Amino acid sequence: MGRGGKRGGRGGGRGAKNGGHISGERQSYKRFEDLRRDNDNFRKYYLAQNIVSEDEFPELMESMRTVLPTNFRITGSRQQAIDIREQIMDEFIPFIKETSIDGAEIEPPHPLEWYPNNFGWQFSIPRVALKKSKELSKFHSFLVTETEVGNISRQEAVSMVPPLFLGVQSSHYVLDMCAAPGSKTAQLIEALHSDVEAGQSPTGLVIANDADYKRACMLVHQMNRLNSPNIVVTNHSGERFPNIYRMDAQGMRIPRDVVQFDRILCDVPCSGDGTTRKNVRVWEKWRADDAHSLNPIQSKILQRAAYLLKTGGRLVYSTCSLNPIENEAVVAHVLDHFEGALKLVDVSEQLPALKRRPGLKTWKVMTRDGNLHDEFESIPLDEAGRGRRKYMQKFFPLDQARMEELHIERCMRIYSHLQNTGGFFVAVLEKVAPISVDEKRKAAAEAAALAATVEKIKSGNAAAVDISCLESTAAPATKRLAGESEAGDSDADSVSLKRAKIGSAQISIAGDDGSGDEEEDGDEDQAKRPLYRPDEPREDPALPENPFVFLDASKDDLRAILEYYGIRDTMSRNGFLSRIENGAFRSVYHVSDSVRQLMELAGQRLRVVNTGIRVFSRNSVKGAGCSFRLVCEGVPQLLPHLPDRYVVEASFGDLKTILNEINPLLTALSDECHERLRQVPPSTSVVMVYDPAKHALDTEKPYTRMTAKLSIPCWRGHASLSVHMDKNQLCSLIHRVLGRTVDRNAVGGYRLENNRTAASAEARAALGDGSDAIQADSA
Ligand SMILES: C[S@@+](CC[C@H](N)C(=O)[O-])C[C@H]1O[C@@H](n2cnc3c(N)ncnc32)[C@H](O)[C@@H]1O
Repeated sequence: MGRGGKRGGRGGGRGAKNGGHISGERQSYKRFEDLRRDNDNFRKYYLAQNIVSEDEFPELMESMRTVLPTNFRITGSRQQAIDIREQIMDEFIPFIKETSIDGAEIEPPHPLEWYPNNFGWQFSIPRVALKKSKELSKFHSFLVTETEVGNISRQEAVSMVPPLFLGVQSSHYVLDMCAAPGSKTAQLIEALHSDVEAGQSPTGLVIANDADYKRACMLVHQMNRLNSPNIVVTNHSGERFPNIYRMDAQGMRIPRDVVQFDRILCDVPCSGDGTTRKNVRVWEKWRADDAHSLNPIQSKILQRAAYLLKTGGRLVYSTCSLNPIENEAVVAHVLDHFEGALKLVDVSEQLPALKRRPGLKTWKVMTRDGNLHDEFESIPLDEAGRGRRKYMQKFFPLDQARMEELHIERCMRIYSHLQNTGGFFVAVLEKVAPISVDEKRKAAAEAAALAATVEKIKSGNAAAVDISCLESTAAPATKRLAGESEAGDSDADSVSLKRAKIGSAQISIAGDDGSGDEEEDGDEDQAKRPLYRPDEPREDPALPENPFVFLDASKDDLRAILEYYGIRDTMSRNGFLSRIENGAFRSVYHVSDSVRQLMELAGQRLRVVNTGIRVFSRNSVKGAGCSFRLVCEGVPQLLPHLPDRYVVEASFGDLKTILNEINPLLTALSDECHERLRQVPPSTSVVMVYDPAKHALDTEKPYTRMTAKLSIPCWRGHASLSVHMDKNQLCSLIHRVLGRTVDRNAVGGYRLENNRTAASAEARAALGDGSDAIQADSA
């Protein structure tokens, strides 16, 4: 299917039905093998566009008919990613080199030469063949398991390109406008975290948005594997992504001061005709009209993004379509519309190994009768004089001088025969001047303040310099959140707190009004809206789950949890939130200060589908010290703030015992480890930590190279310890530490029965040890 997906849900607006295609015609269903991998109109259309020379065209067409190789990307924290890369090099490449299928040797996977750090990979065997191959089942199982746990992302090579050109840094506010299913969002998050110490939060954030609610939920799954407190998943039509206003010192919205983003990705819905190698049905469904239907929404999304981008910020517009009407036409007309405020960036020096062709400056438009036209006026009128109704001037190129001026050649076209990938289009844009009246006004005020400051410094009156004019307009909210009270601020603080509690609570439709126009939306006073009450019926029945509400760390259950586990103050108390159900919560999530601030500013305007990392979950074990336990995905986030009493060091022998037994008796562990665990009260969560650096000289080591610290959340029962991980994580860990491949499907009820010794099971039964009750985390 094309990458448009279905647009629906609230605000989805017009949708690309039938898997991204507009036709709406029912196709008679043909078997995969019977599909014709050609289309006369497609051939005629693209030959006329001169996307490649006439001589090269057959090669392009031929490559578009072949099945794609398998591609994947190594994800996760840097150290972990290096370990996985080395595992592929040390274990799987030698294994595949020695493997043959029907007597034929197999070319082992190789890194994509243009992807940084050898983290992008290609394997000549197509996905389906890999899945079916008995010989390669071990490698397939590795890819599946590591994908599930989030160490690997199975992603088409060209789809990895757009985020690389955004240059995301840890302080950036990033908006991914059409994000589902989220493979590029994952890259954006990784980039955000890449230059930050483990356990620290970047100061920036990523909003992953999609117009289709169900698809936005796919982002949640992706998010759970990414373990980032800096991500918010939202559900808006990109072209109407709401304005989020800054607040003044009194906690009131500043009507014309909108939060803008440093980086925006517009990976827009498209006809997807660059994906024929993956989606064979594109051949038979292809119609020139699809691009005509998509161009308007693509242009609107890009225009809205331009408003939301900071001056000096960078934006990437991308599609997996080869069609100039979805690509160069959109970029050229939007650039033209903004009269020089947006510019195409020359990225020819970046990723030099990536083979690409320049953007087109001329193209033709195909009408329904199959004729091609160079200009709008050449399309004949029908009898009713309305023949051009379905076509628009903006489907055509601008005049050539203007196209030259805009440097349309700086757009990148990637074709399948260039480096054995799918087809893709990428344009990198920079905002060099403000666009809206408000932005211009604000920029002028800032420039005037700066000039005044410089003047004061020059005149030697430095003491009178007010540096506040140099700070961002977010300063009041930021200061408040940082606890810096301003004179007479107590009321403001209480307003602010109320707003914070509203969080994303009331996600009313009225907030979804970011029209992309310079017009104000008339929603001047957000504070006049009723406050959210958890026990009141929800206002937005389209969202099936209760909204998130920020929790007060000094109250009730949350205070008890933080006290019980002794969570240090280094973990921000502002970031805890939950969904309230019948006045209580089951799980506690944690978000970064940047997300908290954004949600505070956004109030009801943002339809938040999900955010944060789950850190605590309600626990049903009787007699437990705390009614909440630690959650596996939250452990990396909590660990730096957890006191030593809940963190127990494991030797390699202990690690083996834990992974072999899953639920070992405490007596089966080393004396040292046993003694440490005896100091922890029974019926509580603990984290077992194995630090490879401390055991570098040990003779026994993990099966694969391991340099990143392992932290394994466990439940300390009366007599035994049980691992709290989902089965994919467990399988991944067992393979990496013990070298054993465990069939995920055989891991019934997350118990790994085969690994447990009968003796320890009997002993547990005799002791009535409660640890069995909650053996592993559900994913
Ligand atoms: C090409 S896909 C995005 C792929 C995604 N960036 C990735 O790398 O996984 C386009 C997405 O746009 C969404 N979409 C369609 N219309 C939209 C709109 N008006 N605003 C925002 N998203 C939209 C679709 O639901 C679909 O998930």
